Amino acid sequence: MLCSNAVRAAQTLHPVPGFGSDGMEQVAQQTLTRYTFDGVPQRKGKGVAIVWFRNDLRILDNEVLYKAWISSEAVLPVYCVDPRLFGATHYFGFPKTGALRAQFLIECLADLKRNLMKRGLNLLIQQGKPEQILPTLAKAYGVHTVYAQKETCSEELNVERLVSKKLQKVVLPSGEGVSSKHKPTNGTKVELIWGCTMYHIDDVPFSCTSLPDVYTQFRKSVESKSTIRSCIKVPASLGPTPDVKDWGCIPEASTLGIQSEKVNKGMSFTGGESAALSRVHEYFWKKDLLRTYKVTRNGMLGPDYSTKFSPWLASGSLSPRFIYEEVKRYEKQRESNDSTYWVLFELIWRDYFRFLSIKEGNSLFHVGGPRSVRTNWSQDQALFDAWRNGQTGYPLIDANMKELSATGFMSNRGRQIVCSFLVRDMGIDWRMGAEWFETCLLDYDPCSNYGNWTYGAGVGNDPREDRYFSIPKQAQSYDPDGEFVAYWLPQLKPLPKEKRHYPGMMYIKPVVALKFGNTKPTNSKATASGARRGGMEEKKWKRMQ
Ligand SMILES: Cc1cc2nc3c(=O)[nH]c(=O)nc-3n(C[C@H](O)[C@H](O)[C@H](O)COP(=O)(O)OP(=O)(O)OC[C@H]3O[C@@H](n4cnc5c(N)ncnc54)[C@H](O)[C@@H]3O)c2cc1C
Repeated sequence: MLCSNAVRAAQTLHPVPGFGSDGMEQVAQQTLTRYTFDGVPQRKGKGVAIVWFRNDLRILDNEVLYKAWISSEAVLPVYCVDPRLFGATHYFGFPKTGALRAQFLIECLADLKRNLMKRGLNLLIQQGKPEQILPTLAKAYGVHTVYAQKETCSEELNVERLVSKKLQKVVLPSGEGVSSKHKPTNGTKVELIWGCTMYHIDDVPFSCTSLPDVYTQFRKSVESKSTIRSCIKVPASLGPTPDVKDWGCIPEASTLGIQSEKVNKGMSFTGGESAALSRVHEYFWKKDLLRTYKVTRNGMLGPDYSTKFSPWLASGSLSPRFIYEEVKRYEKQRESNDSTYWVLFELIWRDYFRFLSIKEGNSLFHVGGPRSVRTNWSQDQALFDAWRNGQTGYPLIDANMKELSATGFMSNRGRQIVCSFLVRDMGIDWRMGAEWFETCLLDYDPCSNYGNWTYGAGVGNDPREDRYFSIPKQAQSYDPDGEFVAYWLPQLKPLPKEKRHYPGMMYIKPVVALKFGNTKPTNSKATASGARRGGMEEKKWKRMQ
């Protein structure tokens, strides 16, 4: 275990190439200061409140933290290292959290602890199930309410239910922690607060059960009828905190049953709010990349073609409303264009999948998806292993899968391509791919992951069932010089650029033949010419085989 000294723990974080780790701390503190109350708001509450941190590992725009603070005399921040997060995935038994995401989480906790300490609090870290830890703490510290962020998927909802049930039974010894006037009569309450989306659930113009099946309809409605709430500011000092003897330790990968891994190629992310705020500053202000996001966002190589905010959004180290406010500040101070808007457009996708998870419930995880589609999927282990290990014989697939294993990240373009290849060219059960992503992705989020996979597999509530991504066409459009594949498959580097996607005998023999169907142009001219170009590439590919 690492010593609970958060400062020392934070120093063990590895640097983040391309993410401007120089001055990261300074940028983060300046931003947090901007989002601090000018005066000191009046606290209205009594007694002790627990902040149960889940996927909201931040201070800026954390309504859970604010509500707990304002409605108590003392706040006890708690994180439970739940062993279920380090178990196995539901159907196929892969590790539920891979080594790189575990490391990212450890860094998030170290950073959160340090930032809380700067505001007069600390973070109590215990290993175990929240439904066991929280009632014990509630009893020991006379806690009247546990505040936490509301989740939407079944595993998380189940934990919420268990916690609520156990907390109801907490009997506080009289005189402990809370004055008798405020002593709860029916155990400790749980207050669950919405906090993960850009549009607040109470502000969207539908109930989640009547959410439109089509994204565009959802987007147009929220854009015209809803507004985005301002970020919640927090006071400079959040203390006091109860007198805790043992604040616990930041876990090490080995104590989570995970073999620690280091990223030594490609992008390396640092977990935590400080790194997140630093990345926003770098992407928007320092490198001025927001100006061109829409043009670059389909890239695959390097840190700057897209924002790379997703790992921090998924862990809750970054608030989508903060990104919104930064986009608006940028538009006011520098430029407003298609690119500045497009970041928000993508964040609305993220919101959509979150709301969809409420509407669709567990069908999102079932083989037939929300539309209950019957398909004869294969679960051929050898083919699946070739896919996940990056040994399919198709450089574009293999390079993307190697990037995923080595870094915990893959571009959006790459994700769509490997998803299409697995389900449409290999015919493999999409849930195997989704669960492998669940293991590996730093930004794993059940709603976005299973939402996108059900779309890709044609079992989501998507009007376009035919999402086939032709590899030759994708290679030509998004990696025309083969730089991405040569980066991840260095044996292809000596080849002339035009041969890197068609290496023939010098590379692995393809494990399956590509299905070139379904690439017919639809109605637009652009798509038609793209498909023709793709068709030519496909012929070239066949000749070279
Ligand atoms: C098969 C598949 C699985 C995916 N699994 C996940 C996942 O587990 N977690 C996750 O956050 N994203 C997932 N995505 C969506 C998307 O690929 C990533 O959000 C994006 O690549 C992250 O990189 P970025 O932050 O640079 O994105 P940017 O292009 O910079 O976009 C900005 C933000 O918008 C949001 N966003 C963009 N595209 C999507 C999308 N299609 N769906 C939902 N949100 C989006 C993300 O929060 C992202 O950080 C998946 C996509 C596919 C095709």
